[in-house]
Amino acid sequence: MKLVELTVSEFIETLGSDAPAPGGGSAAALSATMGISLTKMVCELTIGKKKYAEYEDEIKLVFDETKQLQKNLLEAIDKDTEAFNAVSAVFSMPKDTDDEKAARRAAMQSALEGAAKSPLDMMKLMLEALEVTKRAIGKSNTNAASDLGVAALSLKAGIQGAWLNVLINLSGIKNEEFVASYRQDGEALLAKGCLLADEIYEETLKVV
Ligand SMILES: Nc1nc(=O)c2c([nH]1)NC[C@@H]1CN(c3ccc(C(=O)N[C@@H](CCC(=O)O)C(=O)O)cc3)C=[N+]21
Repeated sequence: MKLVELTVSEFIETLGSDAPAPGGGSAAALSATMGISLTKMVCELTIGKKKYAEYEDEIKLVFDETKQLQKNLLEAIDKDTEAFNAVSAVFSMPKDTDDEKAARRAAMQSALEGAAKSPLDMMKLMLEALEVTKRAIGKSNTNAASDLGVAALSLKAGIQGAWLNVLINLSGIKNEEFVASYRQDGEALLAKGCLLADEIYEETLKVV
């Protein structure tokens, strides 16, 4: 059963249980999915309204992007649990002989790389989602201005949370080039994302 098919109560129950997954990576993706959904909602509440006719074209473009990002971020919830499950699975591999130890080490490196890729991929989507959310500011239904602020905060929690998951996996990866490249990409995504989220939050405070 996919995580995204659970009811909210069931998901929360599983998340809070001692089951190894879902973990923080899936929770970060869920937070971001809520964020982009709020941006999409604000677009829905704007399109077709006379008061915002001058922004209609731009908000329709933003709306189309929120639809795709919502889909991709929703998928990231299950993808991350699959990526982390692959790491957990390596723990049960045998380690009695030298061959077994070598196979286990190689499998662990490959699983950790997958578990680092999942949250880095999410961060790219989260930054796009923040960029898209920013475009809706000042051009969308003012009754829902606070929702764009909540969108930014949920996306910020997502991008910061995803980064922590990249980092914890990088700490076990021996391929130095892989680690350096992920660190560089992740730090850039994080810096841009946090700046945008803070700007959106500050803009929101001025209009609520
Ligand atoms: N892409 C990604 N997504 C994550 O969600 C993610 C991640 N990477 N990297 C690491 C962190 C940490 N995290 C844990 C979840 C459960 C246990 C857990 O249940 N541990 C049990 C034993 C688990 C076992 O033996 O299989 C224990 O410590 O007793 C541990 C760690 C998820 N994370």
